[in-house]
Amino acid sequence: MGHKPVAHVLIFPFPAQGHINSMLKLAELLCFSGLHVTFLNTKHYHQRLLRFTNAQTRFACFPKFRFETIPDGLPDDHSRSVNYVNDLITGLESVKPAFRELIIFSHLKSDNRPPVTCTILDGLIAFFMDVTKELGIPSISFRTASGSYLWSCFCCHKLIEAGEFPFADNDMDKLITSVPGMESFVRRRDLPSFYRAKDLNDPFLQLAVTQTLNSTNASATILNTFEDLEGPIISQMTPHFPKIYTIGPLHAQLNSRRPNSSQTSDSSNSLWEIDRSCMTWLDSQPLKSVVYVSFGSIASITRDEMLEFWYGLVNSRKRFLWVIRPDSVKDNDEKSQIPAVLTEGTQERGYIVGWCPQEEVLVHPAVGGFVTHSGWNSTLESIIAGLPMVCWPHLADQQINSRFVSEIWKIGLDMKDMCDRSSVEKMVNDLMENRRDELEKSMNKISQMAKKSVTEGGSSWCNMEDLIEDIKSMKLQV
Ligand SMILES: O=c1ccn([C@@H]2O[C@H](COP(=O)(O)OP(=O)(O)O[C@H]3O[C@H](CO)[C@@H](O)[C@H](O)[C@H]3O)[C@@H](O)[C@H]2O)c(=O)[nH]1
Ligand SMILES: C[C@H]1CC[C@@H]2C(C(=O)O)=CO[C@@H](O)[C@@H]21
Repeated sequence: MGHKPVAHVLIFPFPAQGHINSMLKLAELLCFSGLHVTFLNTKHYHQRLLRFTNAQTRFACFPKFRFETIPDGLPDDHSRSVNYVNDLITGLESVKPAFRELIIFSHLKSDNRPPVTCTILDGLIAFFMDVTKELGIPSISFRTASGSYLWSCFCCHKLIEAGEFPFADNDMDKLITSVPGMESFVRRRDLPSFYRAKDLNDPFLQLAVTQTLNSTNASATILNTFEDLEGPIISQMTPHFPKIYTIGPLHAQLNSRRPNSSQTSDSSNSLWEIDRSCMTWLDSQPLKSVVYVSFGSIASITRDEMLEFWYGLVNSRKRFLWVIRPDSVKDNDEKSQIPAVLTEGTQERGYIVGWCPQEEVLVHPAVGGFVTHSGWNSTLESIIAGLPMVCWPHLADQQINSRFVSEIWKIGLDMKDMCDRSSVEKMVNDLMENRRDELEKSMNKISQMAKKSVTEGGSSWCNMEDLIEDIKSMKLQV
């Protein structure tokens, strides 16, 4: 009888905030169970993580944890914006040899780490499985977006066969019938954004669909979701995917398992400098009076869209906290004047920051609603905070997430494909006043289920235990 190898997991996210965030939370959860964990970040994003967070000191208490870095194959002056997704992927593909070396030699470094026995790869870069397969190391795929998104990517060939994609005309309200489980409520406009492409070679479509199919060859799939939320869709996926572990919401599972759960305020994985002054501003606002507005880390808006949102917020006469990332406004000419009515309205009732401690903001008693781009982390954070949403989706999974939020879970309103000041004003007023009670009622139910899933005995809690046991028993396939 041979010795069981000591389990050592290497985790590798796609280099972007929404991905690094949830995968680093998973890393911390695995550290609690005593596994050896290596977290691999691209150099560019690792520098930003170290610059803007306390991640290094936070993980220092886990002697079996290591950060490692790898180049991203891009020149230093590249913007690394996902608008250049082909560059990002070509760059990453070019570092496969470095990835291979890192895995082979990780245990030969001076710190006596055991060899890597399992990798958890972001499902969007499942192509790194060429390397892990060659080395006989089992790979688990972790797609950081919603299950519904993953399923709608998987069904791309069904849509093509049924003649539903590419869209034959401009009727964006036509129902889509070839994604099982979504027949009665998903319209063309609710499919992931790249289904709007006229060309099957669209780079986003190619990447999302190819990597989804590719990731079904992994040993298992991890999803940051929970059974009570996406159970019906996960059941559709089960026959086509390897074992699926639903272990989310990860940020809540982490808080629930942290030995000292009061120390949550210092656990950001932000890649921008956090402006905490907004917390002081929130402290002086009345209960549930503030609408929090943020479009995540990738979305960029035009100056016109920004102005329409701004007018809508000011005209709603609600208080607002708005995150405008420094790099998020396209064609912004600093010299052009902002109308006085907006600056005055903001001075009176609003506060604008470049980046905030979102998890803390969402649970602040002064916050009563969230205007969001429907990124998956934001959606889950809003659910845990029990905050109804207005969804203004931008790209990828956000279009389908917002449909589930509004039509299935009924915890928010969907304003996709609209961006005029009167719609913003109406949506904000519906969120904060007119439809508040009905939205809060369904949100409270889902929020309770989410919290239950990550407490001892809950579905995501138990799936996490399963995942850890399965990782411990994984064998190298050599
Ligand atoms: O001022 C801010 C704004 C955001 N956040 C955090 O940043 C994360 C944002 O993640 P998410 O809501 O998922 O949005 P993106 O950053 O846009 O995430 C990308 O990755 C997600 C996971 O794959 C996808 O669901 C999104 O569509 C995709 O855009 C969240 O944890 C927020 O708490 C902050 O800490 N401060
Ligand atoms: C680069 C963006 C396009 C799709 C990606 C994604 C995915 O998992 O497919 C999720 O959100 C975005 O960060 C990615």
